[in-house]
Amino acid sequence: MKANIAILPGDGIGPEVIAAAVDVLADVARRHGHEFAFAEHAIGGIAIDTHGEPLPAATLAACKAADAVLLGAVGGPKWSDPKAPVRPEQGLLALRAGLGVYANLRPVSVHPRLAGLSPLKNEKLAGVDVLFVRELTGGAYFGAKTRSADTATDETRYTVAEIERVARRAFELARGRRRHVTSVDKANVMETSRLWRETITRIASDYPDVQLEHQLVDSMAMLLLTRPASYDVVVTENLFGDILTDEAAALAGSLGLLPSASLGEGRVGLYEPIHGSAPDIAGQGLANPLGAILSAALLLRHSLHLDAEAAAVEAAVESALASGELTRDLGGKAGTSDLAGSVRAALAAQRREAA
Ligand SMILES: NC(=O)c1ccc[n+]([C@@H]2O[C@H](COP(=O)([O-])OP(=O)(O)OC[C@H]3O[C@@H](n4cnc5c(N)ncnc54)[C@H](O)[C@@H]3O)[C@@H](O)[C@H]2O)c1
Ligand SMILES: CC(C)[C@H](C(=O)O)[C@@H](O)C(=O)O
Ligand SMILES: [Mg+2]
Repeated sequence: MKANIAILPGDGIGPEVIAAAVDVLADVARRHGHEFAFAEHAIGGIAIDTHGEPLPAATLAACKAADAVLLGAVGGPKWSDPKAPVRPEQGLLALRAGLGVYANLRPVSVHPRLAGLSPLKNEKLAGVDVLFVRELTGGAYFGAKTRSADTATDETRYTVAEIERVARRAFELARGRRRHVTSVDKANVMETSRLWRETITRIASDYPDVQLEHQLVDSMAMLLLTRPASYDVVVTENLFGDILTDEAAALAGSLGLLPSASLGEGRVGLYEPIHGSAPDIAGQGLANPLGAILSAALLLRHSLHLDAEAAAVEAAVESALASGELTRDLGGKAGTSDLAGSVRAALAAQRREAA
């Protein structure tokens, strides 16, 4: 098949991990007879420097016209002055809103070789396989903001329609898994959470084959560490989802491992690792590229509907984790290109075995 993939490397380690993921996609295209065209566009801090804004109109237009978007990370100390008139992160939020990708899928599982990296005891990690469905285009991230000399506000706003569509996504996804949804809110305090709970409960009646439970976000933060294996699909609002998924990265062993897919009703999906620009290791070739490579696998599956190719990339990552040299965050000494190289070698070996 032919596909146009918009590539948004962004800042810090973004370009390093995205280069690795593009190499993997190019390998997949070559081996499976596809034509993928990659076109790079500016976003984030680098776009502020070169275009004066974090999401240039040309970048958004190119993303809307593409078949899928692969993004690295945005932000960094250079653009983090609290008084800065414009911030890299605004570019990412505007892209998510502009593409209408309201459902952010963040799968978390634990590779046996990495279980020792987690601060949790090994026995807690057996069978961990959680799919977070984070609402991505509403809530406090997008509500009105005000600021005066001594007061600041961020409005948290949700409509029934916004909650319904992400709830349906979560229930549909649960049908392809263990048919269990945990909805996370703060309904004992927040009005938006009461609307959330009411709406999720109503939508659940259309999915009688899926079991629903509600959990308050504070206790969920604790339960994720005490019984992580008991969760299947976890659906939650934008801000809670941001926080809980970084927490969940500690189960997997490193933030650098986790991918995401952001989907809406529109044609174009956005794929990005959940980690940031990691200024502390940027430019040193030390970043773990697996979150970006696994995001490319999600792109193959959800946007290009190339299930076999997506599974091939995921299997190659498994092999690299099982037997390859690992990056520092995974307890090894390898660099970004060594680990990416092990994934590519494993992909090549699969093809030789199949032949
Ligand atoms: N999607 C995004 O673009 C995104 C996501 C999160 C944070 N950010 C931005 O990134 C900047 C830095 O934020 P932060 O330091 O809080 O979070 P971060 O995710 O960049 O880094 C947190 C820690 O995890 C490590 N880490 C992250 N990714 C890694 C990888 N692939 N390999 C190895 N180690 C990795 C970092 O070295 C750091 O110690 C901020 O400007 C923030 O806004 C962007
Ligand atoms: C950079 C930031 C805006 C972003 C978010 O909070 O959504 C990041 O933390 C993420 O998890 O993708
Ligand atoms: Mg985050």
